[in-house]
Amino acid sequence: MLIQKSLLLAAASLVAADGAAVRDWSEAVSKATAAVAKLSQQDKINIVSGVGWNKGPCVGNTAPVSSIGYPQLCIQDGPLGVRYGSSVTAFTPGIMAAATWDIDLMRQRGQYMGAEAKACGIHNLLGPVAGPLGKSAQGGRNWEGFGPDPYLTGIAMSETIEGMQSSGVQACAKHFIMNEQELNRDTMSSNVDDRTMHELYLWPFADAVKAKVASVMCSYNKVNGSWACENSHIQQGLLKEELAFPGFVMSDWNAIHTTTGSANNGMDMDMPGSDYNGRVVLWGPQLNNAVNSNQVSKARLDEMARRVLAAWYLVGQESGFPNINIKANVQGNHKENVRAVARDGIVLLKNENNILPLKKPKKIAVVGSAAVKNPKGINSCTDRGCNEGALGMGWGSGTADYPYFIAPYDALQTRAQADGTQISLSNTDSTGSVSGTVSGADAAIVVITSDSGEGYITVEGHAGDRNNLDPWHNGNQLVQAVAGANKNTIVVVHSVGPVILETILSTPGVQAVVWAGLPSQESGNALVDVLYGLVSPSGKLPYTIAEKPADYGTAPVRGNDMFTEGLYIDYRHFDKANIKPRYEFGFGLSYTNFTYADIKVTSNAKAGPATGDVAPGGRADLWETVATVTCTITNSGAVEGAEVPQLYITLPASAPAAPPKQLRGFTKIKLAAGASETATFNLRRRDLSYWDTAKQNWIVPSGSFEVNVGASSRDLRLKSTIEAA
Ligand SMILES: OC[C@H]1O[C@@H](O[C@H]2[C@H](O)[C@@H](O)[C@H](O[C@H]3[C@H](O)[C@@H](O)[C@H](O)O[C@@H]3CO)O[C@@H]2CO)[C@H](O)[C@@H](O)[C@@H]1O
Repeated sequence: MLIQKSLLLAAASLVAADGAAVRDWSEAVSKATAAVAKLSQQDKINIVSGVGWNKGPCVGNTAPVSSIGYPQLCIQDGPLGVRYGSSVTAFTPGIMAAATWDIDLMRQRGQYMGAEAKACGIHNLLGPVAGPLGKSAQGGRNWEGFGPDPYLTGIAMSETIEGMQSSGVQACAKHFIMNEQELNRDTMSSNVDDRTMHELYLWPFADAVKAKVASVMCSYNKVNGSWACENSHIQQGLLKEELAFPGFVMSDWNAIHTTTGSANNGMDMDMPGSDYNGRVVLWGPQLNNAVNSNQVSKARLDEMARRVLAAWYLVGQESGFPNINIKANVQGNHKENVRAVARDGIVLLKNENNILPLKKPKKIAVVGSAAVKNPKGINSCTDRGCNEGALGMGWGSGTADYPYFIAPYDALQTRAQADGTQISLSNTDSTGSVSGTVSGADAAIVVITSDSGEGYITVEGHAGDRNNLDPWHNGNQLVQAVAGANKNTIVVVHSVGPVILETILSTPGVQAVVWAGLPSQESGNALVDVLYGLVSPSGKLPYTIAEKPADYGTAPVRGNDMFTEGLYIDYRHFDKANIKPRYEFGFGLSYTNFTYADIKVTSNAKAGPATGDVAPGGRADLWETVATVTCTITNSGAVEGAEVPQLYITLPASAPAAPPKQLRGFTKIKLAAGASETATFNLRRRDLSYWDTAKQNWIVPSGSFEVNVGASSRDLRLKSTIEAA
């Protein structure tokens, strides 16, 4: 992709509003090298070892080194804002940002998160997330990241990191790697083949490194039999050599098992560094002993300290950085980004008889426990570890406390009062009494949910991963009861990921299904914006919604995971196995229509291996544009709207077996009724390459690439080819 507009924005936002500049790695590393030369061995040990859980103001803390002005480093969750903050913005989860397919909103979200973290004195904010990627729809932490397509996740990682770091805060790409489920996450091994590793799971981390991410967090699981945080192949080989990552690798919290195994195999910082969860301290004094006994070399210790300091210099934290104050009010106007993402990520799945947008109804009814705020308090469940009231995010360490919460009913009530609409509410999931609430209403809006999170909390029997893909709280029966009494039923789904909708879709009277995802604190406002047509819905699914769970072909496993599905997850699997999805990857309706025309291709793509020098992100030529595809998008309907044309490629026959199509470009175009605009997709060398396991390189295969541009992965409107000789 790399749309021109995004390039301009990227250049502009490398310097944030407060003037913090992201340095070149070369400058940051040379400053770090000079600083390391002044340090004692104990200083270096202090820089790379956590002081312990709850032994400082943040979830991760190291000791200061005053001789070089190095502070007590504050490392804090997480991927949607400042965990444990008192007055911070609870940004939308990653999966909602992905559903917007809007790189400007993604970048702004990152920039605002970074600004809040910096204002709190946080040096390193633990996000964004590309692991889990989301190979299993039930994976508990999928919602923290950007969905199972590596290209979409890669773009989202890049935009988020550049946004965050432009605000002067170190980002941390996590969890590296193959941490695809919560079940037994800290005992299991993810056993994956080399090509799948490169083309799916490593792909978005390459984007992160290319975007100059300061740090990477290694994960709890094993990879091909060796603990991720002690795995030389993935940390030293893939990350530091192949991707030329200059920053530091920190452990997930107590993810290491031995001192020398982690120190000698690529990990650079141990977190949190105490007897957290009953573990023994493995770095700090133990690392010092290991260096003194030559089990870990002095050069390796120097390298660790240099990498940590280089990340600090990279984002200019050595001067003027605020003191730690996680209790500060740092929200500014950032709720505007939350509302925009929550609104523009809403995916309209079904809209019969133009029931939407609502047109000043005389009477509406609202149903469901999820239509109102959690009656026990919006932050009453630690780390959002319950599903009571409206759902705005999943649960676990990747959460933040809400500063306020506008539930669906709150915003609908405000709108109804303004319109003089009568509104009634049934705020339970009980089917018994709903007919009285909804009968006679012009529209009945029923809100249902599905939740998941991190495995240290179990909610309603779900130990992180979801046990199934059904709506919670008898959502199917609730919809049936509502639609049985009102033939103008609108179903709003708040969910961490795909839900099987077959029962709901086959219920007479269900006129519309609005996929409202995970909207965080601006839930109701965003929903009203779409339901009442203040904007046309413009979100597109960042994953496939199947007809039945077995159609995905993947699910969390009890023992080691052999990743036998290889490259074929989500739509890649549905396409290969010729399975009809209920709603395909990339799908989303609008209140207007778009036509596609006039596809043009220019290309200088050459078949063969990547040959460029290795730089952060991999061989430099992988990132060069080798083909450009354009087409004209026209809003042929009656109202303004935004469309997301998507570009998919099919590799030529000379390539080894590959997914039938793969996303390799998208752009979001806002158009007034009747207006047209050119969509431009710049394809980089990597976008046309496969990973050759024998040559250990990316190869552009020779022959004819099929190029399809369309409104979803199954609604392809324009076709062309790119020739590579
Ligand atoms: O927060 C830093 C990284 O931590 C990992 O998750 C940990 C989480 O932050 C922590 O709150 C949780 O603690 C619980 C503990 O595991 C459990 O035994 C105890 O009963 O309750 C504690 C909570 O009160 O542990 C999590 C690890 O197990 C994340 O994986 C990582 O993404 C975070 O950045």
